[in-house]
Amino acid sequence: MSSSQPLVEVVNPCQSSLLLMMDIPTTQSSLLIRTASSTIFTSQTFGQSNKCILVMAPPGCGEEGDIAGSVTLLRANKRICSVLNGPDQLFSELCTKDIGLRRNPVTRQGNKSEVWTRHFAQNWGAPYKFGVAVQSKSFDEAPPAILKALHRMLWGGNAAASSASEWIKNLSQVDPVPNRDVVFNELLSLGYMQDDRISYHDDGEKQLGPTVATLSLGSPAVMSFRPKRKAKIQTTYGKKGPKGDFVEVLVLPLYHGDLVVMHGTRIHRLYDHKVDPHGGRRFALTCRYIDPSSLNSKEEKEAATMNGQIPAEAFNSYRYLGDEVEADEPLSGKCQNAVSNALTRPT
Ligand SMILES: O=C(O)CCC(=O)C(=O)O
Ligand SMILES: [Fe+2]
Repeated sequence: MSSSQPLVEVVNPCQSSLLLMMDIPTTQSSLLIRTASSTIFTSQTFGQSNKCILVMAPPGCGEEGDIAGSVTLLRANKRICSVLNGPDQLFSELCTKDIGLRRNPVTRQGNKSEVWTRHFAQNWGAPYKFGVAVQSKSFDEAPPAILKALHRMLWGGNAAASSASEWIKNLSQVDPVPNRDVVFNELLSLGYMQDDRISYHDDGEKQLGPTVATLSLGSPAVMSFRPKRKAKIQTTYGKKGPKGDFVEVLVLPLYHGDLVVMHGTRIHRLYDHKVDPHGGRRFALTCRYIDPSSLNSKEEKEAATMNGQIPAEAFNSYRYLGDEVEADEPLSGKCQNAVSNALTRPT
């Protein structure tokens, strides 16, 4: 494991009211991340992936070092994408298999004309019934692509949570999310067609664990975070947009194979996020932990426990040890071509 010097160690949260443009070089291409001056970050290289840890520290929410949580971007490169069971293969599998993705009625309307979700969904593992009700199947019934992605996110969730905790220790006396093993029992698969998106929302239901990991597959996208109105964040940058909402404080480009890990429930109490894909097809696979004991009925508790169990054979076949490990056999030419045709990725 190697790590480079952080490009920026700490940016004083109250220093400036402007959004800063930070250019973080990666192995693949330059990654432009826009952050408010209240977001502090470090960038490291771990094995084959470039890891960038962004820590949300809302100014005015307490003492210096008052930290909402972290957002870690594990940036993939072509080598990571092309290995056996890697993002190229997962994308190809999801494009060619019917995994039951469909649009669902919107229950919490951000926009009155939005009656059906602007993305297709299918849930796996513990049923996910928050925000939009999504049809769900157990992990036992999940196709290999879903189980492979789940194992990739188990690795990513643990790698991100432990390195974020390590880094936060240097910044603050109080770690908002003490480090412990990250486990997931739910995976939401979303499919986006051209012009689809997911509007501002949080993943902060009280039944959820503190770590949420998303694997991006396919077209590039932009993920944005903005403070919630009700969070009453005293911001020096707290400009309101035309509709009276706060403007974004963190804007991340996401590419095929990237993993984003949000760590800390306070992130969701203080900020909303949205994702706007750019281009053709995209899948986002998001893992969470739903605490069965926090659910209301006996049936719900049982369903979460039973359906959320990861099949033992999947551990043997698909366990992912991370990008530190030398890349496995690359994909066959045919599979590789199908993926390249569908993707727009930086060179
Ligand atoms: O599309 C994405 O990358 C994120 C999806 C998301 O925010 C969610 O499923 O809650
Ligand atoms: Fe989300």
